[in-house]
Amino acid sequence: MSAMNLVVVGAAGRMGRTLIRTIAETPGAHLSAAIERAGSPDLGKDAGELAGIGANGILIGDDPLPAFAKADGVLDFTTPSSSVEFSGYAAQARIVHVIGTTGCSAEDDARIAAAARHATIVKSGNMSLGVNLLAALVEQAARALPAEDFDIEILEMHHRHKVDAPSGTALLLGQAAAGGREIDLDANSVRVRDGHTGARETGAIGFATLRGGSVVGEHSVILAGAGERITLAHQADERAIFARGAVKAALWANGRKPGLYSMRDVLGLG
Ligand SMILES: NC(=O)C1=CN([C@@H]2O[C@H](COP(=O)(O)OP(=O)(O)OC[C@H]3O[C@@H](n4cnc5c(N)ncnc54)[C@H](OP(=O)(O)O)[C@@H]3O)[C@@H](O)[C@H]2O)C=CC1
Ligand SMILES: O=C(O)C1=N[C@H](C(=O)O)C[C@H](O)C1
Repeated sequence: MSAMNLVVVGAAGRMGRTLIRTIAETPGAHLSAAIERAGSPDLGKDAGELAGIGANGILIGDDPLPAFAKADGVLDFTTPSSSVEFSGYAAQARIVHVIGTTGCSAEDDARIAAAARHATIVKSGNMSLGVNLLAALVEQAARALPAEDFDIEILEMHHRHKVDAPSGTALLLGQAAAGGREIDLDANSVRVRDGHTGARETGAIGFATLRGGSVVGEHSVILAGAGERITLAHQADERAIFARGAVKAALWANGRKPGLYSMRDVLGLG
């Protein structure tokens, strides 16, 4: 069987470069194009050189449509508005679209879901095996521990360049906790605390965000009871864990029927 032809959009970004390295070391995956924004200073550069693996002959371009038309799938860690646009192109081309982009609004997600009528989309706030296993454990713990006795707080820290908060992973873990408790996350989450907040509401799921330095990604879910506390945590040491998950998702989705899938589907975690 021939290798899956993959386009990396946002190819010069932190994740884009990591994806180019990961594709090069994954059997069955082939980089067919690398795309950046019009006007990017990286246009025309060799994608392999940019990613630090030596020239591969794929030059960074700015026209996604012809690249998508010749590809089997797209790996996309860019921005919410760009991912919405790319999902429309992936639908036109009837190909796989793996979306790692975080910070999407409900409207963005609705447009991506509409594109999934014709594209095979895998979208997740975190593509790593470890975080998706953690989410399954959080769901189990939240189901087992009564909301009256155990308060759930989610703490995350990322590098100084991150633009969205709470992180996609924190929200994914919040969804897992809310799922375990059979409650709606939006109606029960506390995203910010400042000033005289009053006492904590029973059943709320709290979020706290730290930003600084080069931290790749750290998440803790704390279940705090009277006299005891459980902490379920994940630490990302390198971006390759996300890139490996994204390439795995693309290979899994190749040949599957159009629809919107999650990393828990890809990893068989239910
Ligand atoms: N789900 C997961 O496992 C993970 C998700 N992420 C998420 O991925 C996203 C990207 O993160 P990161 O790589 O650190 O960010 P970067 O800013 O380093 O990279 C994003 C790249 O995408 C480019 N880009 C944006 N829009 C377009 C477009 N329309 N066409 C082509 N290129 C475009 C940007 O160009 P320019 O700078 O010119 O705008 C930039 O080079 C974030 O939302 C982050 O939260 C990150 C890691 C893991
Ligand atoms: O922006 C990042 O870097 C990351 N973003 C994702 C998120 O928002 O959770 C995943 C990972 O933690 C790194």
